Amino acid sequence: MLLKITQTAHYVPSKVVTNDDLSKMMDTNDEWIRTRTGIRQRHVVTDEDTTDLVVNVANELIQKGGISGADIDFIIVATASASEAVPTAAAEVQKAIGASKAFVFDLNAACSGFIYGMSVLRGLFTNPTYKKGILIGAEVLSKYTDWSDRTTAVLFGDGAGGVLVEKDAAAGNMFLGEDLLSMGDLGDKITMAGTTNESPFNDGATADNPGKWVTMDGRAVYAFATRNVPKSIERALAQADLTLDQIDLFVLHQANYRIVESIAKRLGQPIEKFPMNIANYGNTSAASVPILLDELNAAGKIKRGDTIALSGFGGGLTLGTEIIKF
Ligand SMILES: O=C(O)C1CCN(c2ccc(-c3cc(CO)ccc3Cl)cn2)CC1
Repeated sequence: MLLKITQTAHYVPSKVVTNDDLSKMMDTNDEWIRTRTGIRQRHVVTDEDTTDLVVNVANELIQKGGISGADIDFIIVATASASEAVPTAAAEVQKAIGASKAFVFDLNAACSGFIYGMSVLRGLFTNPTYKKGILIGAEVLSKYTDWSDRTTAVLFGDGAGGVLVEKDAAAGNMFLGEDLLSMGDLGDKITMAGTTNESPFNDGATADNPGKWVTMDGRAVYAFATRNVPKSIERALAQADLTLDQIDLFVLHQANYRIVESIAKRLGQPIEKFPMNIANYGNTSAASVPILLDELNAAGKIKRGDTIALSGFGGGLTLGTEIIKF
């Protein structure tokens, strides 16, 4: 379909928390965090929440695009940490940017949310009515982090990134191949934001939902990612009838630098094709791919016509790859 990512943008809260800052809060240190994860610092909200991050990205996208909110046909926000369930983050953005004709919704596929959102966006554009859509990945994981648990508190960060996608008769096919996969039987390997079922009718029984704080079986998630991400990329390439060498850049979820190195090795591709920014942001879940995409775009490291593989993987457990023509 004749679509184009016409703008990219990202926003992170101003407060930076370094590994040394964390070493004063819990039994950890910079050397351990850096060597095991690649993370040096992360951005954490102070007086902002998810809606604020998303609105900043949306405003930048329409400003860069030279359009107004009233021009937008739909807004999708991929997040597992919205400010509230209702109204959705997407509805809050619609209000903030005056997207009066848009339909809007949030989508939760955890760390794969932006990738799943790209697939949904492509489907929406089959309707000839829709010409301009916004997709934003955003997380405030700091509010679901147990800041006394050194096994998880050092891993995550807050942030948002997004794209403005528009129909363009002069563009070529943007979506070349896709592979989406979920393994719900492994869902308990990453949990977050559990709720209780308190009501006058539950005779005190409480649902056995997970707790509020992020939990992760790192070994299991690590194994899931190393085993399945390369295969997902290869399935998406087969659908696109492309080879690995025809991919200019692999823009992968920034969960752990060793994971990205392992995926590059399994694919037999040079690490130079796997840009990473986890050092600066930590793992921002659904925001990590669009933040990296915007940084690469802003730095001129992605050119019009480049073939890019986007992959997200994590909570659910979920996994997804989109092969796009930028
Ligand atoms: O080396 C160590 O001891 C630890 C071992 C455990 N680690 C992990 C494990 C898993 C993840 C991870 C998380 C998500 C969720 O976005 C998705 C994908 C992955 Cl691979 C990140 N770090 C950190 C260093």
